[in-house]
Amino acid sequence: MSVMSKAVLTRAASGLSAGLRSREPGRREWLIIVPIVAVCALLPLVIQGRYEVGVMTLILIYAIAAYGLDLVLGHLGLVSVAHAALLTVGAYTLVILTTKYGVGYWWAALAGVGVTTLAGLLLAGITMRSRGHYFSVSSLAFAAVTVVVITQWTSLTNGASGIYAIPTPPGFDSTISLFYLSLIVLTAVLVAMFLLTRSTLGRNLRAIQADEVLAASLGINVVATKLKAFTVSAAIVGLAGPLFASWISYITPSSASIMEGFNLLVYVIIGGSATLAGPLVGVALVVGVTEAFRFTELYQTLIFSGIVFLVLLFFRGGVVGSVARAWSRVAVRRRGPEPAEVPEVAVGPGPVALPHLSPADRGGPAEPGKVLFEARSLTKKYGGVTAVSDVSLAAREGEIIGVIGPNGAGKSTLFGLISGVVGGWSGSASFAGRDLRRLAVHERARLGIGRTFQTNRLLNDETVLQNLVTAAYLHRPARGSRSADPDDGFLNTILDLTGLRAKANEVVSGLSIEEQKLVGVGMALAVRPRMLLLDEPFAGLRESETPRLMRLLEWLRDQGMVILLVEHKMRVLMSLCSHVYVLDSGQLIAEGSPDQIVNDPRVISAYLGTKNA
Ligand SMILES: Nc1ncnc2c1ncn2[C@@H]1O[C@H](COP(=O)(O)OP(=O)(O)OP(=O)(O)O)[C@@H](O)[C@H]1O
Repeated sequence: MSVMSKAVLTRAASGLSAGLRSREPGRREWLIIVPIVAVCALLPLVIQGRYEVGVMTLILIYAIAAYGLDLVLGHLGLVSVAHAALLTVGAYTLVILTTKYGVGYWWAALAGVGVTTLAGLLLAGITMRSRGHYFSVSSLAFAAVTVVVITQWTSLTNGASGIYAIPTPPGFDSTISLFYLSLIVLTAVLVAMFLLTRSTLGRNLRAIQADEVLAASLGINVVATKLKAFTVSAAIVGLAGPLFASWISYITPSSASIMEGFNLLVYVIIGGSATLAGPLVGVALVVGVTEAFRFTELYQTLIFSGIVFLVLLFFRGGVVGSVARAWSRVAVRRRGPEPAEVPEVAVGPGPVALPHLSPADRGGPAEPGKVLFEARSLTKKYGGVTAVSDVSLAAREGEIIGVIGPNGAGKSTLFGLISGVVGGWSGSASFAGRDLRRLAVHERARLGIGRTFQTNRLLNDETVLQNLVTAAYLHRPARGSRSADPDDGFLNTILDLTGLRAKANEVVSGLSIEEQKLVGVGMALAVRPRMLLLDEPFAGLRESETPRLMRLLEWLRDQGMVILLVEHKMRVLMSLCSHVYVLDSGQLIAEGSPDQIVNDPRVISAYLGTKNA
């Protein structure tokens, strides 16, 4: 094979593999939509016949709903069986408005989308604070209630008898024209899904799905983002509702059943959730094959179950997800890992290229010596254990402050209280003049409190660069800008500061623990904090990496940043910190300069005596 054809092949392979993924697809990967739509558009020319075109139309309509579902399933990890009920709400709205009130079709369809969106908003409002199976059970209840309401509200819905003679969209009354109308809507949905996965909302959803605590500490409003996603998801399903009503021409409450909701879930999982082609492929596969065996109900059910078992056994990640992974492996083997997308910048030996990180960007210029953070009598109890007991501390701009103590002393809990991750405490705490008690985790991050975690909390399935882009969420360009990305200079600065440039396009889960630590520090910096809480950042770092991080922290301090540092490496901590607090069993047993601390008999007895300081 010639070099040229090899290059073309590998490029095609990588493009296809990436195009099948909707997780942070590349800029040009919308191109995958072209063959999908082209194949769909040509199908009625190959597979003719009213019944067959009807089935293909149903596949397109279900696919629209499946993409709506995938927004919450694939991008938030929420298993909803309420989406068939939402689809039915949209369908009934159209049907009732057109057949009972004589409203024009398009207005009624618009109302169908609106009512479905409102129903989704209602469901989301009730359930968004619940997770995992609690959410699933709530969605189940929503589906059940929808069936009951439609069945019992006979004056409006005709109850269990359903409604006949549903109108078709004006100008689209033939089977084939309804097919192409559905395809137009599906194309719009595909484009919207592509744009969404590349948007700030898409990145935030992935962060929330990976780790809600991490997402909040990056400044992402978790509840509001989920609410937004669920509402968009319902709106997409709402687009399918009126089409479904016109296609079926006779609608009953059973369309909203839990079983129908379960079927939608199956389509997405079989096709491959969180992939651009997955929901359509899933619907086509399951509906297409089961329709082919429509003549016998027994075999139809068996075939449906067979497809589910086969895919779950042999195609983990769904059909499209598995194909994408295989293509990816081929592409990487042929061409090696992708080069970093960010352009190189010249970073000199000093802080010449570093002003992007200056805390002066947050709340005005730093004033060294000014108290930025102050806490009094912080107390946190876990049942009978007092993790933090009556602790008071203050931090001034341009200081690195150490917090030390033996295991279980309460250091991480203290960080949790300050960053907002740990609630239910007493005492007072203020940051930049704001009372922290009233602020949620994401609000504290937005105010300028950044943090790392003792055990790495990262977006493990994403690259270093994608982690940083997500973390820089707060600093995305202003509304109206063409890009959702923070400026390259900012990301470059962080990559260079942390020494991660060469790893920029590597997936985080494949990095060493120390590299992951540095990603954590980079993400905390991407929040552009005025105060940085670092929980054992030097733990696991090689000797050669330690001076780099030390220099970085010193530079940040010189820019006026406050750094609270929990660290067991005493030499590092003592050389960096101007003031040290010592905790033991939740209590503050000493504070002072490093010299005072290393000579304090209480500290030696409680902690340093056991340390090779
Ligand atoms: N979620 C929790 N539920 C119950 N007890 C907890 C919880 N988190 C911490 N604790 C308890 O609070 C005390 C302080 O724990 P914390 O993790 O804050 O200590 P630490 O100083 O950070 O320890 P280490 O250096 O080992 O990380 C310990 O007794 C711990 O068992």
